[in-house]
Formats: sequence, structure tokens, C-alpha cells
Amino acid sequence: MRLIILEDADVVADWAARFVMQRVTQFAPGPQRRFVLGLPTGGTPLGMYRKLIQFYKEGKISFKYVTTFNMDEYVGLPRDHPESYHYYMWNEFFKHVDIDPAQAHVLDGNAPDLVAECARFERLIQDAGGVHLFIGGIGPDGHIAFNEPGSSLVSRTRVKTLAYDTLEANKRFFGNDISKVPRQALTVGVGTVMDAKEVMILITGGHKALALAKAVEEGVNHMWTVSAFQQHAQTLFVCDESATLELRVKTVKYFKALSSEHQKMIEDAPVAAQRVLH
Ligand SMILES: N[C@@H]1[C@@H](O)[C@H](O)[C@@H](COP(=O)(O)O)O[C@@H]1O
Repeated sequence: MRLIILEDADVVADWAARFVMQRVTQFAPGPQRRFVLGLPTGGTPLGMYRKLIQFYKEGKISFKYVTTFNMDEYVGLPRDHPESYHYYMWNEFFKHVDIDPAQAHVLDGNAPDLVAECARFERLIQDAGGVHLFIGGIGPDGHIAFNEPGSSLVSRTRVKTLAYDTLEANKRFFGNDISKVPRQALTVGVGTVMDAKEVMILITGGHKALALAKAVEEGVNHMWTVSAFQQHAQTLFVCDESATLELRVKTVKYFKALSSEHQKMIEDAPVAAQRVLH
């Protein structure tokens, strides 16, 4: 595991976007060789999407041969509801870049058969050859995607009933009215994300500090589902200073001492890419 500690949320956004750009461009995707990217929603990755759009406009990256799979979607929200993840992805990212909309997969929370929809999504990921880089965010209770505390750490894409903490955390998007937050969601499983070749989890803000400490310093525990990534061969946690507040000083010092190595991962792309992908 790598823990990359950066100054603030803006630097996290910039670092994450540069990392995605390096991975995609070094892979050199083409019609017969698509790069497969897993994507999150939420407030945390917004800055990364903005940077990626900027890099696209500057001609530094293309998404033409990139296939994407989103982590999750609410059940029962119309696709064009401003809080649906379809709406978010289209408005915050897809419509600004050259991605083929047919290759940008988001779970359908309005499918007549939700179980079949989840199975279809897993099959699509398999047919695409698996995910090269899965980017994730977490909730303050340490959930990844919508894998709430107590979720199986080998779970696959499925329907989940949301925890009260998640409804609380997300009500800000629904006029602060908890009764408006959908009670269920479709989500990739922890196992689905674990199957990706590489995982990058973005964590910013003091309200995520306990979750980061549980993820990094304590054992693998299904009550903090993000802790499962201790057992992934290529995980990066990218966080800001505020998110480190519950970590031991020793942990922070150790990873900060590696910061020049971490910087090379976005500057010295050919070497970094070879190390991780081969
Ligand atoms: N299902 C999503 C998660 O995938 C996301 O990581 C989390 C954090 O969101 P934010 O980045 O807004 O804190 O929110 C929701 O619960």
C-alpha cells in the first residue's frame, strides 16, 4: 500500500488527475486495447474530474478508447434527477470529454430487475477484461462505494440498503432532508473493486480521519469496508493533511518521507507505469 499525503483537497485533485493521465497515456489505448477505468461520484472526486477535463482540453489526454464503470447508483431516482449518479457523471465529466457514451457504464437504479442489472454489470466488467484502475472515495464510516459497515469483503455488485450514517452524510445533496435520500442503492462489491489491477482511493477532510486510520493502521475489518484494500497488491490512498489527524505521528512521518518517490509516480511516468502494470 502507498499512502500519499498532500497539502489539501486541491493538491489531491491535481495529483489524482495526473496519475490517471499517466496511467491512461502510458497504456496507449486503441480500438483493440481499451483502458478500463472504475469511477466514483461524491464531492471528493469533483476536483479530479475538473482537472481531467482541463487536461483533455489541452490535448494531453483522450478518453476515446477508455471504458468506464461507475461504482454505484441510487435506486429509484430518475436518471435526470440532479442527484442521480447518471446526472452527476454526465454533467461533471462525460459531456466535457471525448468518451464514447456507450462505453461509459453506470448501473441502472431504475431497471425492472435490479438483481439482473447487477449481474449484467459484473458481466460487462468481465467482458471488458477487468478494470485497470479503480478510483474510489469513502464515506466517514469507511464505506467504499455503497459497501456499508458489515458488508461482505468478497461481495459483488448488488442492491444495498443504506446505513443511517450514509443517509445523514448525503442529505446535504437533498436539501438537508433525510427523508428525500433514497434508502437503497446498487453498488459494486468490495470483491469487484478488489479484482481491479490497481486501486486509488481519495480521502479528504477531517471528517474522514477516523476512517483513514481504521483503513491503514488497524486490521482488515468488515465494519470499515475500505480496510479490505490492505490485502490488495496495488492500492494507493491519496489524502490531504486533514484526513491524517487520527493517524499516528510515526505513520505520517514514514509516508511523508516517501513523498519524493510518490512525486515520481506522476512525473516519471514511463518507469512508474512499468512498475505497476507489468
Ligand atoms: N456512494 C458514495 C461513495 O461512493 C462516496 O465515496 C461517498 C463519499 O462522498 P463525498 O466524496 O461527497 O464525501 O459518498 C457516497 O456514499
